[in-house]
Amino acid sequence: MPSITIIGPGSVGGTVAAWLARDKTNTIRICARTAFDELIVETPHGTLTVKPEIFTSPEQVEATDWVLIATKTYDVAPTAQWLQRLVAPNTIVAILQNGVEHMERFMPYVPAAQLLPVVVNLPAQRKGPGQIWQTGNGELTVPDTDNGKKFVKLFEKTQLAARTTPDFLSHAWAKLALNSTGAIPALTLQPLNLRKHEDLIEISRLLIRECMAVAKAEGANLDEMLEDKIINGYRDNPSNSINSLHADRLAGRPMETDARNGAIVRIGKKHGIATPMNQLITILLNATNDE
Ligand SMILES: NC(=O)C1=CN([C@@H]2O[C@H](COP(=O)(O)OP(=O)(O)OC[C@H]3O[C@@H](n4cnc5c(N)ncnc54)[C@H](OP(=O)(O)O)[C@@H]3O)[C@@H](O)[C@H]2O)C=CC1
Ligand SMILES: CC(C)(CO)C(=O)C(=O)O
Repeated sequence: MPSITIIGPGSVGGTVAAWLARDKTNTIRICARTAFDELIVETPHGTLTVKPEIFTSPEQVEATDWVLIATKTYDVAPTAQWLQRLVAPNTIVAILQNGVEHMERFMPYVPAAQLLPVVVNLPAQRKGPGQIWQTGNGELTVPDTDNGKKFVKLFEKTQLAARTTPDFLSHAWAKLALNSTGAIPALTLQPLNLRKHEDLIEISRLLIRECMAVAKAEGANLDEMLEDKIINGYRDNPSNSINSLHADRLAGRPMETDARNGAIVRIGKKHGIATPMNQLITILLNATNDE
């Protein structure tokens, strides 16, 4: 009967919370910035409607078995305020975020042994507080450790595919390579469909190649076909698909530029690898903050 507390009930956090709430042996609590009454998630498997306990202030919460962090990477400091109250010595803190720096982000607040990084492949968009659209099937990948295995077990009764990998590093970098191209729609404000936008293929390829070079220097072992797989995935991208960076820009929120294209540039510099296309994209994304 685990108690599971989700911080950040947005696209990913709300979807995950709604799936986990279907198992009545779970106690689901939500830490939200914006309150709502009911969580309604449209999924490829039907609509989930749940009424979890919702808290809006860290003073209201107490220690829990699991914390699932699903806030944006630029919201680490306010997220950490919840952690002070939620984390006991046995609590496992899973970080459901993009990028490759999950651990670095939260090590100042929680002992590393209690942190579990998660690669999230779960396309979802929020329509309003507590109202979410899971646009495709979801996958959550964690390191093959004791805590990773326990995390997979939490999702046994859901339609989200949770699995462990012996090579989390490579998995996280492969996801970052995909996410590196997500910057293009955030700049053009149009979903990336490479059948329609042939001229963007070369830019997408350069972003991915630079990311793969940095990944290799970090010790990741990526599929040689990854670049083509990502490009082919974008050929028939639906016109209503909005990635989370694009969604942030449309909503006038900050963007995860530093954790995504910015990380490729920063980590590339550490290895003496030039990443001019990711650097250009980072500068352009940062410049949109002046809008
Ligand atoms: N959306 C997607 O398809 C995917 C996203 N990801 C990654 O998952 C992570 C989460 O993204 P996503 O779900 O899209 O983000 P969203 O912006 O949809 O949701 C973030 C949620 O966090 C809440 N929040 C912000 N600050 C706090 C706080 N201090 N306390 C409690 N809640 C807070 C926001 O509240 P408020 O409602 O007030 O804004 C919002 O509900 C990101 O790293 C993203 O890159 C990965 C794969 C797919
Ligand atoms: C790849 C995608 C679009 C969904 O998993 C994503 O990671 C995001 O929206 O940030």
